[in-house]
Amino acid sequence: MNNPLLQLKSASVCFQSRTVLETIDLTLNRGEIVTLIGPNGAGKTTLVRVVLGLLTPDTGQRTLKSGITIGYMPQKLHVEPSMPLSVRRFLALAGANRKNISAALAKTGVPHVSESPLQTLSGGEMQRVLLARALLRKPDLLVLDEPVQGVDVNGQKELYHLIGQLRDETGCGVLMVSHDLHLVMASTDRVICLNSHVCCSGHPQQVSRHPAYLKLFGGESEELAVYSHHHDHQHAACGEVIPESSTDTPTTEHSRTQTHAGFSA
Ligand SMILES: Nc1ncnc2c1ncn2[C@@H]1O[C@H](COP(=O)(O)OP(=O)(O)OP(=O)(O)O)[C@@H](O)[C@H]1O
Repeated sequence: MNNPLLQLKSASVCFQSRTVLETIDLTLNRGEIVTLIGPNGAGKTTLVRVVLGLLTPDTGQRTLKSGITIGYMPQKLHVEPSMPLSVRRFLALAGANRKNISAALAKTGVPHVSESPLQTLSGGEMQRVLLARALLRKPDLLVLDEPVQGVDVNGQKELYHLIGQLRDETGCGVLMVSHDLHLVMASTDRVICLNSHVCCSGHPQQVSRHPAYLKLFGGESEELAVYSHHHDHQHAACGEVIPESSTDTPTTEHSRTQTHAGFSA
């Protein structure tokens, strides 16, 4: 795709002479969901900080398309328990007016929490409020650092679905960090597998079978990310299921020994 929203070229970051990010090339395009996965300490948050412009790489280049806005959803927000702050006031601090705040909360599915104190929100509600805050900037690029942290499995699916919907509606680009391999596989256009350097990247299905990915995530990836099943039947040309024992009826190419690899969601 031409004219990317953001590009990193050969970006490296060292902390106390330890290389945490090594010659990273990254392109983020409008309308595309890119997910960054990698083990603890792989440099995901550091890369997010470089993307956001909060950290300048020691070598390499970051190029941001001119005039674009980035919306950021942090991993989590620490709220001082004694601070009386409603969701609406919290979002107003980002400079939004009442109407836009209500619209953003409706869009992220939590209009009912607008007057609730921040401290009383559930994990899933908090994530949706943080997403609403990121959306209030009307971002061209949405950066989400572990957006489903602390959310139950059904809530995670809903949040990933919502992120996809927002991308569809606004056409923004999305970069997100996730540890949730199985859920992410079904919710992303491109996966980047990071372990200081980019181990592999591409379409989720390609990445899930890449030796570098399998080496990093091993059995977990097989259990969580990929499901495969063997068919115990054939299909007649009309689509009718034919049990394994019947062999005389003409069938489609969909053979009983075919193995399907897919992604559980
Ligand atoms: N400001 C810093 N000074 C020194 N070392 C740092 C700094 N920030 C991060 N690191 C180190 O860089 C490495 C990568 O950290 P980073 O937070 O980017 O990893 P991560 O992939 O996001 O990890 P996790 O999945 O555990 O959140 C870690 O070893 C971390 O200790």
